[in-house]
Amino acid sequence: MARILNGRAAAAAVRREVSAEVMKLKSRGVSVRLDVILVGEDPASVTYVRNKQNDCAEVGIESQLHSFPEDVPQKELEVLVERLNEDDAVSGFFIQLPLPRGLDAQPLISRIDPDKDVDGLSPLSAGRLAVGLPSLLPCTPHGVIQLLKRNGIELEGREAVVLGRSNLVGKPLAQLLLRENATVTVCHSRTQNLAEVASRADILVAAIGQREMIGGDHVKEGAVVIDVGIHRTQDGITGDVRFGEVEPKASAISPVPGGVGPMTRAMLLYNALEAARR
Ligand SMILES: NC(=O)C1=CN([C@@H]2O[C@H](COP(=O)(O)OP(=O)(O)OC[C@H]3O[C@@H](n4cnc5c(N)ncnc54)[C@H](OP(=O)(O)O)[C@@H]3O)[C@@H](O)[C@H]2O)C=CC1
Ligand SMILES: Nc1nc(=O)c2c([nH]1)NC[C@@H]1CN(c3ccc(C(=O)N[C@@H](CCC(=O)O)C(=O)O)cc3)C=[N+]21
Ligand SMILES: [Mg+2]
Repeated sequence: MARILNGRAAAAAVRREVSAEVMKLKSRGVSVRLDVILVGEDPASVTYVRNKQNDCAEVGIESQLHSFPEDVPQKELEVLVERLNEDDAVSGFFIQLPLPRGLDAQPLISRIDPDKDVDGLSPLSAGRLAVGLPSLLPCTPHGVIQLLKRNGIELEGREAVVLGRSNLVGKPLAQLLLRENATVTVCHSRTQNLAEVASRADILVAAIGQREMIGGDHVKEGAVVIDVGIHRTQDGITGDVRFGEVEPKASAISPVPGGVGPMTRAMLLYNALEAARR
């Protein structure tokens, strides 16, 4: 029987903390504003963006949406990024991903001022993280660390195995776990004997984008299991982990939904606050 790591509760605590700090800034005449760039009408992206804007309103962060048709020229988005970089009223901003086909996210993300990069995805932000300089942290990896810490889970000296090496999740999460003094192994699609490597983990994080691929064979008795995966199915959303099979072996496990997803959203608000302080 595993303890359930409740991301909704931890996210609510983060939002309360952010809200209190936003009020303090406001009383000193500093407002916090998070702008969002949304291109096209992908239903999942539209929903995410609406949720993020509602989150902002709840904690007193202003938010402005910049939305574009899917055939917007790349150049127009480049110009907008430059304008938001320069605009002192904007604390931070992000580009909702993925962008529609024909648009290239990387050159846009690379242009974002690292002090406004609330997604923490620009090469400058990633570089700052890698060398240990202060930076805005990518929301999902930071959310994972906060979910662990707020549940009293010790990281120092423990074996952490990260499944996935994307720039959005796996790679920055490995950096954050290193910073917490965990011993970190990163696996990917070319890893041999995935189940064997994963079974060494005291802390196992699944971020592979493969629906319910991780089962009991991948998990050591007593491990802490974090499921980052999000897969939409006919009966709601599910993760990268076969919850029913893994939960009995784990000492603690994050559910999907209600685990990492709400933490990701909360850490975006935290970053907007951090950006406003910069
Ligand atoms: N809860 C949340 O807030 C968020 C959830 N997500 C979800 O997390 C998951 C991962 O997202 P993201 O990192 O963007 O995904 P990507 O598809 O960008 O990366 C997936 C990673 O997993 C590896 N991988 C894929 N298949 C296997 C396999 N069979 N065995 C081992 N490794 C494998 C890939 O390896 P290789 O590099 O070799 O291709 C890659 O490194 C998705 O389900 C996504 O929806 C994402 C962001 C936020
Ligand atoms: N620039 C950018 N930054 C991102 O951080 C980013 C992005 N683009 N594109 C998409 C992915 C995915 N992502 C999630 C955010 C919240 C939930 C979330 O709130 N999940 C809820 C359920 C939500 C639902 O039911 O749909 C949960 O897991 O409980 C999930 C996934 C952020 N991403
Ligand atoms: Mg994120």
